[in-house]
Amino acid sequence: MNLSREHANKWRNADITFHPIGVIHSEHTEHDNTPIQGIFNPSVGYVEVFEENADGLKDIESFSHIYVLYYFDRATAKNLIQKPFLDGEKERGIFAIRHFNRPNPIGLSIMELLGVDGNILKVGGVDVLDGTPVIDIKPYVKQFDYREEVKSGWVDSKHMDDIAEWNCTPKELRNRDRTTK
Ligand SMILES: C[S@@+](CC[C@H](N)C(=O)[O-])C[C@H]1O[C@@H](n2cnc3c(N)ncnc32)[C@H](O)[C@@H]1O
Repeated sequence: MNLSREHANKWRNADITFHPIGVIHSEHTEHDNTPIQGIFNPSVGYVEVFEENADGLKDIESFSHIYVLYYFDRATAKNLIQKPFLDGEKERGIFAIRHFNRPNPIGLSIMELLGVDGNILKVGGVDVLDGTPVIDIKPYVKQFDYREEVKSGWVDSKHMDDIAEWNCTPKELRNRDRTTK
């Protein structure tokens, strides 16, 4: 494929600056005790949208789920190869896993929207440390976002379909190979 170099040359090594639109309040203060994905250990928290951005929440209450994008402000490295949680000792490419130590430390969580009170969103399924800055919020739209036939790479070989029923703490779920239960 003969791709033009123009766009790549323009953006390689460029700086992109975002300003947080809000902050997440959660019960999680330590990595080890924070869910590795919100679906495994449901916990409730709050997304405080700064008042100057609150107009952007108009109509959000009619959605049951939202995407919350945030900055992993307590990431400790920018790795291209990393061991994912749930896969024991096996190293994977960072773009094939969800670990927080990534070149651009951006997190993405689907959260259940439990309520809206002015500029405060009550949310479920929080896998985020308390005080994490929020970059963006988007509605989860079944008609846009749901796919019936999917492959989930290395995750497909893990026993995770019923993981939410195992009642494991986040700590117990971390760094374990799930090839067998
Ligand atoms: C595996 S990541 C998954 C996050 C998100 N669902 C995703 O896929 O991008 C979840 C872990 O990120 C870590 N984490 C949460 N908030 C963080 C923050 N503000 N800075 C650094 N790490 C954070 C916690 O250790 C948590 O268990």
